[in-house]
Amino acid sequence: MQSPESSPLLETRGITVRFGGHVAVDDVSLAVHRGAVTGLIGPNGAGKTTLFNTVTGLQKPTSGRVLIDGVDVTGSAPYKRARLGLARTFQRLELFLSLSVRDNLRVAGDIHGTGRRARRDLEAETDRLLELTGLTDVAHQDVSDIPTGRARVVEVARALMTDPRVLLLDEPASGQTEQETDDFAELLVRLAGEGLGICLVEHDLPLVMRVCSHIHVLDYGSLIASGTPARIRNDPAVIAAYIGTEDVA
Ligand SMILES: Nc1ncnc2c1ncn2[C@@H]1O[C@H](COP(=O)(O)OP(=O)(O)OP(=O)(O)O)[C@@H](O)[C@H]1O
Repeated sequence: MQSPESSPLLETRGITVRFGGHVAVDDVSLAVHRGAVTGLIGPNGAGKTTLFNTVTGLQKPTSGRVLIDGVDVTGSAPYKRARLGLARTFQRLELFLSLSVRDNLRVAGDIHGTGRRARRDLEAETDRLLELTGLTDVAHQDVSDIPTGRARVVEVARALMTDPRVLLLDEPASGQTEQETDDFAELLVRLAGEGLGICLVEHDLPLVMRVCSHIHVLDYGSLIASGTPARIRNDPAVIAAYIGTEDVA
């Protein structure tokens, strides 16, 4: 039996999602543990975003269960899952473009912390997260005026304002420069080091291989492999379905 320390922060058990006759996610069971970055990769249309939507409550599964820290949330509204410590970012940025970077974070803190967190704590937490995520220099710029790569980090920082235990990231490195991705990799490792459980959907395979301790691979809705980066990199089924001859070392 697993000790409580090793029980997953997030688990899907046999999740299937059908759209009409199309099976977008097919009997997928996976786990995200605290203090680690878990990768979820696969070709376009493999079902990654649909699975994220199911975990956050935006998409009802046809069958299967979602558990957050052992609590079955399959029928729960998204806000209840957020209260249990679940946060996410979106593939298409969902930021307030005409607000400053700082205000984007504060809005999230306001919504999440209503009645529970004193205003000065909110200000201090905003400053702490701006610093942690390397956004202090653009804190007062409107999001529409900063590069896409850094706006992706704003989404992560904003998600962190809700004080999550599990963070789902949907293609967070898309649009980032090489330097921004390097910085981002360090940030992810640091956040995991602080105890957060992170699930990373990302097409930048070198980034995934660098930061993830465990990777799940989806293809046509089904999990075709799960394991360490070394195992995934050399898995014939994964190479055939996704990696191909690409150098992902
Ligand atoms: N609302 C929907 N109605 C019908 N089909 C859908 C719907 N959402 C997704 N699909 C289909 O489900 C499959 C999985 O899509 P999904 O967006 O989850 O894949 P993905 O792995 O996130 O792809 P990408 O890497 O391109 O973001 C695709 O075939 C897609 O066309």
